[in-house]
This record gives sequence, structure tokens and C-alpha cells, in this order.
Amino acid sequence: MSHIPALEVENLTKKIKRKLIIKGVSFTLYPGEVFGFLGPNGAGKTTTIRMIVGLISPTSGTIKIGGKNVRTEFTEAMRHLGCIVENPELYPYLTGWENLEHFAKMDASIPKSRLQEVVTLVGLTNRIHDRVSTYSLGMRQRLGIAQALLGKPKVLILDEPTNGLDPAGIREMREFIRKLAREEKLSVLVSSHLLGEIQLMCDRVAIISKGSVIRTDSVQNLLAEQERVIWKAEPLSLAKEILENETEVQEGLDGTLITLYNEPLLPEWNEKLVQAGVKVKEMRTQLPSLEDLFLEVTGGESID
Ligand SMILES: Nc1ncnc2c1ncn2[C@@H]1O[C@H](COP(=O)(O)OP(=O)(O)OP(=O)(O)O)[C@@H](O)[C@H]1O
Repeated sequence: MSHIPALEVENLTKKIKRKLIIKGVSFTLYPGEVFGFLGPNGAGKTTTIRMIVGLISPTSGTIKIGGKNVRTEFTEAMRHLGCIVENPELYPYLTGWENLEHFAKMDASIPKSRLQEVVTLVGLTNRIHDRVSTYSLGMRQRLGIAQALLGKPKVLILDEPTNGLDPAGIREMREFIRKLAREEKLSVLVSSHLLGEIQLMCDRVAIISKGSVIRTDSVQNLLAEQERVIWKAEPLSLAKEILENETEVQEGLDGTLITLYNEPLLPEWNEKLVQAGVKVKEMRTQLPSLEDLFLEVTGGESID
């Protein structure tokens, strides 16, 4: 992975009607990575994205796209950006191809050959000469992405890209986004309030809550940090008593005990149990769901 950032957001704030909605958000996207912007409804994802794409201006802070400052080098910055913020604007009575031709006409720097390239990229070759009114929602989304890719951007921004898609459509979109990042070296910023989706699609994630980014890390690191150990032991109450002297213990619903994963101390805990006459029948590690993790890092704010 190259380390020249494709998108840099630094200390971004936004005040709306004297209220601070975005409170100093920073994050960086590198080429070829899918970056998740995760937070519950109202956390500030859309407002942040609207500033990045230049629809509203920040109160303070800096945004650079492909190294170009959105405030001072707007046109150059936008040249590196493709985005679909709300639904893609498409003409239903034109074919997919005619839609692309229409948008390509608005930008003289797009060569005719690029149309076929983006159609292939989004996998719409077989249906591109059909009217958009006959397309499924997933196909419309992909045509929208094809349009966003016409100018060969470095960064693609997708606000809740799987909204409204059925499970098969969601899976297809997820794989498609990963493929774009890999094959085109495109950085993709995906906003979502769906944890499972971010987990499966993104390399890294920023967790946003009440206008602030509270954590940024790889999905893997975030999960590993909260790894738990599940204990099956008899008698359970004695095992609980002994473990509680060492660490925080929760009782599982199925007669198990749950502690956080603490590798260097695990054999010691196990030995203490055995010495006290507890039979340790099973000891296994488990990754938390991203949902548990979210509750943990936000200190209890849930996500739908
Ligand atoms: N124009 C506005 N006037 C007043 N408040 C606003 C305005 N725009 C956004 N907000 C408030 O800012 C907060 C963040 O909204 P935003 O839409 O960015 O959140 P979000 O994370 O994208 O959630 P959603 O997924 O629901 O869009 C919300 O509390 C919202 O009510």
C-alpha cells in the first residue's frame, strides 16, 4: 500500500445554527483501501461527507483530495473525487449507455474510450443498452458508480451504498467495492450504520459518535482488542469466585463464564482454578461482534 494519502481530513468542524455538529474529525485514506465510516443515525456521517464533496463548507479544518485542498484548489481537488451522496441522478428513459454519454459530455477531459472501461468495471456490459427504468436497484447503483468513475478519481465516496438492496444485492455490492479498490487502486470511503457490513467490506474503520471520531483502526485490531475467553468449569460458582479475584467476569447464558482475553495470565488463572479443585472443561477464545465493540468504545451508545 502506498502511503501518499488519497484523502486527508484534518480537524474538521461544522457549526449549524450555533450548534457544533462536527467536533474536530480527522482521518486519512490511503490508495486501494476501503475505509468504513461507521456510526448510528445522526452521528454526523452525512454532514462530514457533504463537506468532503464540497456541498457545504466546513467551519474549520482542512480537507485534501489527492493532495489538493478543497477550499483553495476546489477544481483540482474535485477532479480526484467521485461520489454518490444521495441516490444517483439517472435518466430512467435513457439507456445506461446514454446516461453515461450524457455525463461524459459535461467533462471534455473524458475520452470516449473511458465509457466502455467503466461499463466493464461495474459489470453492466450485457444490460448497458437497456433503459435504466428496467434496471434493478443494484444495477442503478452500479451505473451511478460507473458515472462517478468516468473522470478516473482517486477517491470514491459512497454514502450507505447498500441501502435498500436485498441480501444478494448487498453481497454483490460488497464484493464489487472490494474489487474496485483492489484493481483500480481506488480509495473508497463507505459510510454505514451497519456493523456487519463494515466488518466484511472494510480494511479500516473510523467509529463516529455525536460528531467525533472516537476510534480509527483496522477492523481486525479493533476486534482483537476485545477478544474474550469463554470458560466451562465445574462448579461454576467456585470458578467465578476465583476468576473474580483476578479479572472482571461475566456469566454467559449457557452456563459459561466470560473474561477478557489476557494471554500472559491465562495459564496462571487456569492453575488457580485447578488448585482450588475446579474442573476446567473448556477454555476458548471468542471475538466480539462489532456491535459489542461499538457499545464498548462509545461507552454504551447503541446502534440499530
Ligand atoms: N441543516 C441542519 N440543521 C440543523 N441540524 C442539522 C443539519 N444538518 C445536520 N444536522 C444535525 O447534525 C447531526 C448529524 O447529522 P448527519 O445527517 O450528519 O448524521 P448521520 O450520521 O449522517 O446520520 P444519518 O445516517 O441519519 O444521515 C444530527 O443531529 C442532525 O440533526
